[in-house]
Amino acid sequence: MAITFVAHLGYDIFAWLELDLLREKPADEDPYIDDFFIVVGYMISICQCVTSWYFIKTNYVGIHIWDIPKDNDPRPGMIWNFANQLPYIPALTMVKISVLLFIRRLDSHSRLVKYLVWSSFAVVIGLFLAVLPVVIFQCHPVRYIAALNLLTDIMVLSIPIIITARLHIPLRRKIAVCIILCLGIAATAVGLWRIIVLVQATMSKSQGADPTYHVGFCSSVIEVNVAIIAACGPSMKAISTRFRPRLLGSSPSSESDKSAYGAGPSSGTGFGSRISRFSHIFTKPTSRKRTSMYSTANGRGYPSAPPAAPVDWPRANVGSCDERFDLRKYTRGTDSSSMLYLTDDENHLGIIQTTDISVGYSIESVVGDGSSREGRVVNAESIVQRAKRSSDNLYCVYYLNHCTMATNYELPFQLSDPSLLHFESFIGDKWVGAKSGKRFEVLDPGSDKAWASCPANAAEDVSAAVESAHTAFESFRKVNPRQRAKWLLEWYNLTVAAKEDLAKIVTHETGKPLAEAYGEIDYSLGFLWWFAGEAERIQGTVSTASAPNRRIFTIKQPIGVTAALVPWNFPVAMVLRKVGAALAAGCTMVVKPSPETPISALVLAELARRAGIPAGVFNVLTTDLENTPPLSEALCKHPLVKKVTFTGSTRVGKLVAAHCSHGLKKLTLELGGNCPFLVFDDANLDQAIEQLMALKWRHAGQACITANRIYVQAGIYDRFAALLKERTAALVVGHGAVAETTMGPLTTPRSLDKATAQVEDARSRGAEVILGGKPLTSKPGYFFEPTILSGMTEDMLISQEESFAPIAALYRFETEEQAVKLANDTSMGLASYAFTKNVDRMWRLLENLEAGMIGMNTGNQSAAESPFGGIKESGYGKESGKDVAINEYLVTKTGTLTIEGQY
Ligand SMILES: O=CCCC(=O)O
Repeated sequence: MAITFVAHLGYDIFAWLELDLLREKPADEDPYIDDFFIVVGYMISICQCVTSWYFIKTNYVGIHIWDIPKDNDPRPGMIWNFANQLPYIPALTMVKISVLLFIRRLDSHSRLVKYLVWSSFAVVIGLFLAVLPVVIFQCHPVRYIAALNLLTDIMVLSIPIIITARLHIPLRRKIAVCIILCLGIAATAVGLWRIIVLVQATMSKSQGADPTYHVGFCSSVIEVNVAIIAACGPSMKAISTRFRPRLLGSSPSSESDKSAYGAGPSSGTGFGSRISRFSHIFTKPTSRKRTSMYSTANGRGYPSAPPAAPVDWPRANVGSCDERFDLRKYTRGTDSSSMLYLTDDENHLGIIQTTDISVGYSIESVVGDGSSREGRVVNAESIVQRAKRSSDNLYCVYYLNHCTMATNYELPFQLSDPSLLHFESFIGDKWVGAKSGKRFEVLDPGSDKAWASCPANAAEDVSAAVESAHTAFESFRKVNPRQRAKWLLEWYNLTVAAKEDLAKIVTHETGKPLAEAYGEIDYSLGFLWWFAGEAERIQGTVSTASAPNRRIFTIKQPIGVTAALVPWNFPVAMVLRKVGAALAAGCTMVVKPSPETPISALVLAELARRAGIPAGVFNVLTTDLENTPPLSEALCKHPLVKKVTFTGSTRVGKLVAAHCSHGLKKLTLELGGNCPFLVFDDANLDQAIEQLMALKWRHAGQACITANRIYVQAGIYDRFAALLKERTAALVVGHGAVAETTMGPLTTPRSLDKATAQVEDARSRGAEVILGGKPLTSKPGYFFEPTILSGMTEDMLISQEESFAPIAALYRFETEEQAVKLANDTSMGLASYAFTKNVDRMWRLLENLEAGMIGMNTGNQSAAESPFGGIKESGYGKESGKDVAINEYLVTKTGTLTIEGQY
């Protein structure tokens, strides 16, 4: 009794808590078949309570446990016992099936969950069929049936536990939900154990059976019922929420009602509307407006677009709002993660904040009245009333603060303009998901936590993007350059205004400290500014031919649709450097951002859209790691793509070049660096150290032009190493969003392994680790200690490959010739740096170092006005700089004209 009592009491208390923790199921939804299963299960449970009552009545009802005679014969109550057992398993089956159906509708990504759902279905149904003869004929093996019942409980309840564990909700909620579910298992186990004991006692007709069996049995049955009812709570609540307004006489209508039956907003009580309201309950979950565990607002999980977009602001996802009657029930909450804008055809009527929950979403509070966007707290009810008064055409505009993540993610930052955020690919002027519906998560490298998800587009999604860019190109190529420049300048202005928000996003995608994120955005803005100027300076030539009656001229034309494969280390700069040149030239572009950093690219798309850049000119096709190779290949090989630009590793650059060779596509490759940094005895040591500090530790060493091999002349080597160590030791490694942080994490966990292997290799070959040398495991992100290796030699891994990590590798050299030879001893040739006050030597170095860019007494040579690009295996083509960059997106056409009468 005691065990039962504790288990059930605990369960019941926590079950009610669960309602608060998980909230209710999405209230915008019509009831689904599992909701009806719950109702049926609930009704059977009531029947069971009645039979329990009669069972008690025929067996010492009202008598205290200690007053029941020891020799009580339980057989007279058997009929009620039988009646009691009969509905027990069906009731549990109903409840379990409803849980499974509900989980199935959540459309979880996890294969494990899917297998568990389907196998649980099978076992639950199997149990139900197996149990009928046992119950009807009261035959053995009750014990096995009970065991099977327990197994089904464990299977069914373990699924929400797995899902909950994977959700990005506060830990305390996870723990509470898991406790509830475990208590559910425990409660059923205890109940079943007691039933087994009773059934065995009654079947053996034992006169000496413990009379408490009767009371225990009855109480356990009642308790199990209570547990069932409590477990049904969320569904019951959702159903009653759904129907209450109708019972009260309201008649919500939905867009689906309208489209299916032509009924207007006020026709919700019509026959058609009623049919449509219920006809979907057996339809496939995917066709319904359900919220996926990992999915999103647009296209899935939220209402479909209404016939006309209501307003231009915030223009994100727009859905019909037949949920307006439900708004009245929402209460205020604190942990917001999503916003919903309420609007009619003309006015913004309200901003309603929603919160993430594990299953579905709920609206928590009204944070502003929409007119101000200031977050003035007003009453939800009054907004709804105003909305209803103002227009029948009421829409909810899902404002993309987090609506993709409304159910799953908590934004780790706050934006002043949350409508910048989008979590779908941008094709034409639409935010779209992948055909497969698959998504991938975006992680914060500083915490290893996912905070968003994006479509995992595949090769099959490429055509739509390219065709959109191609359609746009047909008109964009004829737009005059001044208009293109104006758009670029407007994009520039909007990006300046969004700088603060964009910096936060960049920090949470890449891990780089906020100050560096600001630096990147300033650098990136230079490209929009620069290429706005370049647009109007595209010029051809006219020349006089050797034949006296001829004139030769060249004209420049945009090459066509272009594709950009963009890295994660400078997600804003690399996009704008490429797209700035492309748009200035009159080309359209499909950008494939890196899987680590899609959100900033999508913010740029939003800003481009706001700047008035025509639909299809700038498209962003997001994808995950797995789909990156096939999607990139499809982009490179698509016949409508005329030029590809890629920034990344030399290994992948070669693959891209191979793909492009099929169509002889024009190609710009910005590849690996392995850049040497030379410091001569006569250098200004402070200047060299200062520049190296900025260059080497910038984004934790994750820049293609970072100093990979640092050659220091023997005369100053030790002093240089000591100074570098002193300055580096003062770096504060931490999350990029923390104000004190001067060095953030690596962007991907893969980089940690590579860095560790390189340090180990150098150490084993005789290098000395004078600082750092290992991953920083005390923090949850992908941190690596700022590391200095001294005594490096040519046979070590770092000499041959880029680290892309915070590792400063110091080499000692004696003469200029030796330094140049060592510096050039690599297949790559992106950038080189030299520090000397000897002008002759500097000039010699400029000529002799094999690299596309030479930093002379500087470690910072990247700028919009400066041609960027490497030689050797660091790639070809230039980005930024006068003429050269825009030329990458132009074709030159030669015209030859014969004239008469002029020779
Ligand atoms: O990592 C590559 C780009 C770095 C830069 O543009 O300065």
